[in-house]
Amino acid sequence: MFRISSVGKHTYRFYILGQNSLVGNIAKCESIRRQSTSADNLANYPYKSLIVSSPKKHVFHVEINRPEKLNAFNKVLWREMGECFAQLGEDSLCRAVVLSGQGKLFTAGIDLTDLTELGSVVTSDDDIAKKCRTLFKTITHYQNSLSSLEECPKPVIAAVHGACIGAGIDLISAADVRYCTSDAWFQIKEVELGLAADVGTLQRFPKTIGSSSVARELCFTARKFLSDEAVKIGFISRVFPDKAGLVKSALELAETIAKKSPVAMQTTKETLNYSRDHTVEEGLKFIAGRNMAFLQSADLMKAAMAMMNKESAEFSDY
Ligand SMILES: CCC/C=C/C=C/C(=O)SCCNC(=O)CCNC(=O)[C@H](O)C(C)(C)COP(=O)(O)OP(=O)(O)OC[C@H]1O[C@@H](n2cnc3c(N)ncnc32)[C@H](O)[C@@H]1OP(=O)(O)O
Repeated sequence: MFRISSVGKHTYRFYILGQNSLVGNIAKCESIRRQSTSADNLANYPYKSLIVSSPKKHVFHVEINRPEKLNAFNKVLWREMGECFAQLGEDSLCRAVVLSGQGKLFTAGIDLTDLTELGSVVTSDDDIAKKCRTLFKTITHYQNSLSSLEECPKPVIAAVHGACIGAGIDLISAADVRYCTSDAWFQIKEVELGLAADVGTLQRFPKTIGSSSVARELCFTARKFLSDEAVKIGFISRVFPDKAGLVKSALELAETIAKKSPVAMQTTKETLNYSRDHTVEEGLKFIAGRNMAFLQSADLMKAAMAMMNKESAEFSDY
């Protein structure tokens, strides 16, 4: 029998446990040093509405796990989504993330029971100032939850099957790459429920697809659009016949990303995000500031040497 304890980053001690006592008869073995693997720290992701796994080296797979309610966003899921992506952003073992949904479809948007609860704030006897503060806090909390995908420095690939409705569009608009199955359909449904989308779609979706006219038509009408149209307008980059093929290809893309320099990858994502919202001149200044530091990273030399020797480089966790 063994007990393993962590005594520092990447450093573990292995103990042999005695037959009669777990403490007194411990014989200390040599302290060994090894590289942590993604599987080691999955216990750090103990979520109720999300399943987190690491099917490939440095690749994490996050699955929305409320299949009985079609992965609708209830309070727990809003909170856990934000926490999970903040944690993945800090986890040096993670270099790329795939996000998919369990069950029949990707997500049916906000949980309608929770939305009704939010409506009860409006009808309460509280003073209007208090009601406004409560609603502002909730909307901001939901916004932060979905923005965590964009703020996570590791590339996030959304793999959509079945359907992606309302808050689901807000969610995947904050991802870096979107794949779907051929049967997938999409709907910016908020106006149909009497509200303006407020957690990211109106800010990100038009910039993602490039056409203001198409974006406005889809936001104004709440018309469903299918996978072929989603590809045509540039919202989705690849379509797959079924979910198994979709997830497999999304994980392969994540693996390709994870094999490259994490310093280069994270700086690329950060710069693309910054440049989307700034002028070319500001974007150029931004990357000059970043790269005056990061060109000194060991990753650059490792990648150059590996390329010259026609080998693949191994990069340190970052
Ligand atoms: C501050 C707010 C910020 C956020 C705003 C976000 C806004 C939005 O997301 S707007 C979009 C809201 N979503 C919807 O309007 C979709 C509602 N669902 C459906 O239209 C259908 O369920 C759907 C077409 C997706 C699938 O239909 P199907 O016949 O295949 O399944 P159902 O029998 O309807 O559903 C199965 C069980 O799932 C429950 N469910 C489905 N959607 C939701 C939801 N959004 N919230 C809560 N629960 C949902 C449904 O009730 C069934 O449960 P049960 O009766 O217990 O079997």
